[in-house]
Amino acid sequence: MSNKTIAFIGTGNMSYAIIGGMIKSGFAPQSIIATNRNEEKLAKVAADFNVRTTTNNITALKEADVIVLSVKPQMMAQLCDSLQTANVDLSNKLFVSVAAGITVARLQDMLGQPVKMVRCMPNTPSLLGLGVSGLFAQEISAEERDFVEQVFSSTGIATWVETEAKINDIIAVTGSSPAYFFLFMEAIEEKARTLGFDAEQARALVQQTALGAAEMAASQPEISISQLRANVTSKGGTTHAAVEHLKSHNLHTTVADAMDACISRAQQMEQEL
Ligand SMILES: NC(=O)C1=CN([C@@H]2O[C@H](COP(=O)(O)OP(=O)(O)OC[C@H]3O[C@@H](n4cnc5c(N)ncnc54)[C@H](OP(=O)(O)O)[C@@H]3O)[C@@H](O)[C@H]2O)C=CC1
Ligand SMILES: O=C(O)[C@@H]1CCC=N1
Repeated sequence: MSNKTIAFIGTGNMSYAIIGGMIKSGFAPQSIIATNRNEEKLAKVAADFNVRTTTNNITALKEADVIVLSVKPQMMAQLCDSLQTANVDLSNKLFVSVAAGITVARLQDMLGQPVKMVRCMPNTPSLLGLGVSGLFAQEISAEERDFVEQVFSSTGIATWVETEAKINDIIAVTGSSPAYFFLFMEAIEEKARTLGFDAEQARALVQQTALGAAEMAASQPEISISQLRANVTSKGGTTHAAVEHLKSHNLHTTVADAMDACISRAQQMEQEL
């Protein structure tokens, strides 16, 4: 494991998940600094993962070799401004931004100098070591690339993309998509409730089925996902009735359109922020 120190500036949902995945896979807690403006959020991160915490972003900035910018996109300019005015030499630091919709050029503009920058698009299952992270960088050393890859592959799968524009595609495919699956689970859970299952039963039934379906796919990569679906679908049977209903309501097109909406929003944010 590298002896670099990594700081997460703005440790909310996403950075909490990344730190959790890192700790689970064996990163030393003392090599990780988490910041937040909210003491209570930091107390939870410290209690859960035993990492170092501070409400002072500049202390973390000074100490860390790698700085993960993890505030909401709309708060990034204000954060970068405060880092820039701290008068710390940023030239030897490696920055990683997990924010959607802010380009490397814009981040450098916000920081007021051409720092070394990696764009990363992770997702929240990183907490369990089941995350996916898309990575993009230019002009960083092989050692820096290796370190970033080590961090994000410790939380699941990490994959480099060739162009920065591909990060927006990664948002649609993996960054935002846990929410699509949760939405589908919510819909099944809600219907189970209307069928008379109590809240606990409805939750248990839907989550076990989702877990089982994902595990079926993961444990049998030689079987296509559509074949796994076909294996549940008896000709003229119950599943067929349900699946045909979903297809006749354009499920595939709806999902594809939703993913396009996700990409368009990222592109729009690049113009706005
Ligand atoms: N959530 C997700 O699934 C994913 C998120 N991302 C990206 O990750 C980033 C963070 O998202 P998420 O974790 O969901 O957001 P959160 O709001 O949960 O986390 C950001 C945290 O940073 C705190 N904060 C804001 N400004 C500062 C500051 N100047 N100094 C210290 N702390 C600060 C916020 O405080 P407060 O609570 O007071 O606002 C908040 O607790 C976003 O840019 C998003 O695009 C990327 C992939 C997936
Ligand atoms: O919704 C968002 O904008 C962030 C980026 C990907 C997941 N959450």
